[in-house]
Amino acid sequence: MALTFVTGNRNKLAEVQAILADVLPNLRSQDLDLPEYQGESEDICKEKAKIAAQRVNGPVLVEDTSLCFNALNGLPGPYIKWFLDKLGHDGLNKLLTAYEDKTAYAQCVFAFCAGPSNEPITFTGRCPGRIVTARGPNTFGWDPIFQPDNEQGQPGDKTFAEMDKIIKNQISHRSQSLKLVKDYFDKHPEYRS
Ligand SMILES: O=c1[nH]cnc2c1ncn2[C@@H]1O[C@H](COP(=O)(O)OP(=O)(O)O)[C@@H](O)[C@H]1O
Ligand SMILES: [Mg+2]
Repeated sequence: MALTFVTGNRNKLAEVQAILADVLPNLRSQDLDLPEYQGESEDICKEKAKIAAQRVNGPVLVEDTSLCFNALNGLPGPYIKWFLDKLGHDGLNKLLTAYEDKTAYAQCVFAFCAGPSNEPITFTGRCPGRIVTARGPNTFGWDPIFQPDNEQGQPGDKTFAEMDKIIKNQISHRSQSLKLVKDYFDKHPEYRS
């Protein structure tokens, strides 16, 4: 049975479709308003997947993204959506003014649930970097204030927002977790149709 990616976020959908195009060319999507539990991202995502599988009555993929500041022991983490909403890019930078350490990581968790009576499995990817004053187009979430590290683990020179989408999709938290998702569906072609 065909797999449904449940999301209401068009930017996420575009990246997921681009990255998974060769493995799941017919991935469909559905926008369901799912409750978000509190806690660790993996658990939040598993709960979302269970509920989504019940509502869709079939196999689903859901995703949850966190932005974790090391100086704040990982916060805002899964609550970044509301922090971004209320504080904006500038307010998020100000959260770190009391700390020298501006490093952060973006984390993306995908959860796959095969059906209403199955246990979800998760795939987690991370991208290390730092929080900077906003640069680049303001088209997707916190992209303008996150500057990923380069391959040598040194500060990069572009924020996600300044990067070509193709480059972002090669290194991002989402692409790291989707590599694991890809490996899984390579071995489970039954969800391809
Ligand atoms: O790759 C990204 N770059 C920048 N912002 C992102 C990225 N992925 C998710 N976000 C933002 O981070 C927050 C993550 O929250 P969540 O994963 O619950 O999103 P959703 O409910 O919009 O699907 C949202 O504000 C989302 O727009
Ligand atoms: Mg969330």
